[in-house]
Amino acid sequence: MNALAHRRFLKMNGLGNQITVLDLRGTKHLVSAQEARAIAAEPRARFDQLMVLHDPQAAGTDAFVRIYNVDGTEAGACGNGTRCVAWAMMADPEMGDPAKTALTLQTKAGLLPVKRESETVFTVDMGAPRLAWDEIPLTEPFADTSRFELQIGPIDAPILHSPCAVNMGNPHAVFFVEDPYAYNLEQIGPLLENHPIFPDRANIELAAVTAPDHIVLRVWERGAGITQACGSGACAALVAAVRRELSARKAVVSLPGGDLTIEWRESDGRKDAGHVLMTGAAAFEWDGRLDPALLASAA
Ligand SMILES: N[C@H](CCC[C@H](N)C(=O)O)C(=O)O
Repeated sequence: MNALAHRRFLKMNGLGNQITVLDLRGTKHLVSAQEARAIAAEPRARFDQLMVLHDPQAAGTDAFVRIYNVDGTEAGACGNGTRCVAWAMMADPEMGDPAKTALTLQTKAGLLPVKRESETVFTVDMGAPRLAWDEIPLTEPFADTSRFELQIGPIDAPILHSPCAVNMGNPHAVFFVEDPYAYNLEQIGPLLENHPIFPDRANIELAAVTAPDHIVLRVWERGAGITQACGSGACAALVAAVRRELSARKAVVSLPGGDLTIEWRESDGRKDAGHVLMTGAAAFEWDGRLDPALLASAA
């Protein structure tokens, strides 16, 4: 019997970004890509991202979290999923500790301090963005990743070009456009996600800065496709807009599923070194237990 059989899962969302939370603390089980895809095959457990809790590794942290996209690939960051995990660890009747109003999670990309703002709203310190070409990563040593050579479409009339690259624990390419909804993202998203310039593939953002404190955003997510919201993508878009001097350091980012407030703090006067704070909601939908029959198909 698969170790995950009959385990309880929480189905949640972060602004419509479909999140499933699985608590494997106290076990040594590591979810495989096949198991992640099998869990996504359960209609009630279907997710854009699966957030799996493991026992804490670093001192002072509350849990280590592994993040899986619906295609089974792992990611180092998921902003919306992090807020959902924080809700679960504070408010879920079976796994929550209502006395907690703050906690620190860890992913393979680093530490994520989370503060509870209200019953359903959380602020995550997503850490400092990584901006060097080999931190994104890119396969070419661009000195300035705020605008690098990448275009799609006819050479003399590209559909999109000159994005800004940002790593928020995961790779992002942000294209600034007039209207993010004027593009066939289903068609161009996968071409850009899998472009050879991105050795680890990339999340693709279409961003319009409509005011110094307002960005409209659509995202094609690496390993998940178009989602209703992308927290790390919203952080990447704000960082990119500041680097391009298009926005203030704090703005509302409006995604199809709702708004996030993103702030890129300065640090000791060094503009690029500060952490990025993301504030937004997390919503519980239902819980369930994993079906052994579906898991039996996974390795
Ligand atoms: N697809 C992303 C992970 C999830 C990001 C997004 N759902 C978020 O809220 O940050 C990646 O492979 O890097």
